Amino acid sequence: MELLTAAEMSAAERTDIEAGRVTGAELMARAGAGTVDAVLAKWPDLAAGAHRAVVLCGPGNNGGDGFVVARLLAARGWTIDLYLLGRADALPPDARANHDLWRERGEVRALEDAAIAPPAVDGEVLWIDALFGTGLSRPFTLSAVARQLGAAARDPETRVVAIDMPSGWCSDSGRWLGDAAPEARTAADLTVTFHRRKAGHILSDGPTACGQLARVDIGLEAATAPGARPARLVEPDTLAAVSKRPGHKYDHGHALVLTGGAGRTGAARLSARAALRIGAGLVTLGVPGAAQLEVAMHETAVMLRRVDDAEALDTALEDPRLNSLCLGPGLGSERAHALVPAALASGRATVLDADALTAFADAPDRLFSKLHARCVLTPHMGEFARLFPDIAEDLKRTPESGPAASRIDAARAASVRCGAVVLLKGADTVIAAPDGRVLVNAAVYERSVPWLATAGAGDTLAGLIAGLLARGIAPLEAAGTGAWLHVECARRFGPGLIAEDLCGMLPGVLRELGV
Ligand SMILES: NC(=O)C1=CN([C@@H]2O[C@H](COP(=O)(O)OP(=O)(O)OC[C@H]3O[C@@H](n4cnc5c(N)ncnc54)[C@H](OP(=O)(O)O)[C@@H]3O)[C@@H](O)[C@H]2O)[C@@H](O)CC1
Ligand SMILES: Nc1ncnc2c1ncn2[C@@H]1O[C@H](COP(=O)(O)OP(=O)(O)O)[C@@H](O)[C@H]1O
Ligand SMILES: [K+]
Repeated sequence: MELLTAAEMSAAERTDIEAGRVTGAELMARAGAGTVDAVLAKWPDLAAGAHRAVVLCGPGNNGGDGFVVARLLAARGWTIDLYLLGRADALPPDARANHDLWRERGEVRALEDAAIAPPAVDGEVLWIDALFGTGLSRPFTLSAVARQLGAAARDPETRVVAIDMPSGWCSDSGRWLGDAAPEARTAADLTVTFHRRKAGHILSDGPTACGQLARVDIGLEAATAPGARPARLVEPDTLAAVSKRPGHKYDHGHALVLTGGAGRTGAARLSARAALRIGAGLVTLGVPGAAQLEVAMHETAVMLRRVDDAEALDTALEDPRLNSLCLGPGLGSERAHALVPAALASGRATVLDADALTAFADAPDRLFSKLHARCVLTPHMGEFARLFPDIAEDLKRTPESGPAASRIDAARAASVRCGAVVLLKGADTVIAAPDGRVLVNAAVYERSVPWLATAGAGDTLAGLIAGLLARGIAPLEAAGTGAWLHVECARRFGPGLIAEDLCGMLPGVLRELGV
């Protein structure tokens, strides 16, 4: 499913409204009703009886959704305290209409930047944050209100629902606009969004701010504007086909993983095993002479070949059956300088990770000029910043206006610049191809696996991708599928995971996929 930006979401809305399929008022009514349904689904105890809510409405359509929710909860007998930021006569038309409907039954108080303490707040209260959604254009300045919502969300006794996005968080990037301290930022227990998830629900700090995410269909047909190319989540039904066709081992490709010197071969061995597990027909470790014994003592199914230098690599690559390469894990800077150019000159599908990236930090263009469309770069943020310092800077700088630069923007810009697939690692792994396609592998919410942040996990990922490339899967799909399987392996093992455990989980994950 697509992961939209605010602009892509409003394009989807515009497309359907202009085609006469729906009106803005209908969308707002469905968004409000869907929010109430999601609240009652999460907290069934609120379904019966009369409860209390404080509804904070903003100056745009997010506020309009808030008026709908207030009306529906009041109709269930709830006591509502409703605050509006800004003037009712400045509300956009649909929000204004729902304001007027609300005014037929309830009060509207002016929202100021002071802690909110109306009489209703003495008892248990549901907070509804309908201040800003996709239209956030500048930092949230009501710091007392932000603090109060953040504290309420962190308090296990108090429930906070954000409509579309906790206010102040950028829905394109998952970043807070401005430089408020963490305790002066809003948060929610439940965030209810409409039509499609927004990128900011998945990226960066978005998931922590949102709490839990519910998505409500509001009857929009258009995924986004015709011709647009939004990011897509990697999901089971979009994985590359990993079942093996009947055939010879050479029909499933042969991956060559280059190791570092003696005492530094562990990382590449993790990669090699992952490539073999994901079904490459053969996997060979390319080892310098001094490390041959070490590698031979550890590996059985993975083969070994002496590769001391670029010349030896060229000779190895005379075998056309070697169709995928993996360089970087434990490789060392010297070997990276020698071997990466030779590997790239061969035109083989190639994964570059770790040292194969860092070795070119002084002159990234020297690397970029050699890359081709079958390369996949797998940097973590530190490695990314060494190769693309200006792009990384956009992510580090405090955003003063919305939408803020996102990790999707960063990976996309990097991929276009270097001409290869770029996989930017993290709980929100973003994978971009030079043609603008972007996949996001989300290890957040129910797929959260913090224990995957362990030494060697990245080496295993590089190997999974190299194995999928050996099997003939295209670079973007190989990277997306590898990243998804990697997280599933970690989920299956659970806490206590170390990198060696990942590959052993793969057979079970594949079985569950029906492979
Ligand atoms: N698209 C759809 O299909 C559907 C959308 N729906 C709902 O609409 C929401 C989007 O509505 P929206 O576009 O009106 O934007 P919204 O988030 O209400 O804010 C804009 C207002 O806030 C203002 N403003 C911004 N930042 C500010 C700040 N820091 N401090 C103060 N003011 C600030 C900004 O001012 P301006 O930048 O224009 O000066 C403008 O007045 C979306 O999240 C969803 O809930 C649903 O009904 C279902 C269908
Ligand atoms: N919090 C997290 N949740 C899920 N996955 C994570 C998290 N932190 C890191 N990862 C994943 O773990 C791997 C770490 O890779 P990397 O930083 O290269 O480590 P190493 O070089 O030690 O193998 C990446 O695939 C990354 O996406
Ligand atoms: K909101």
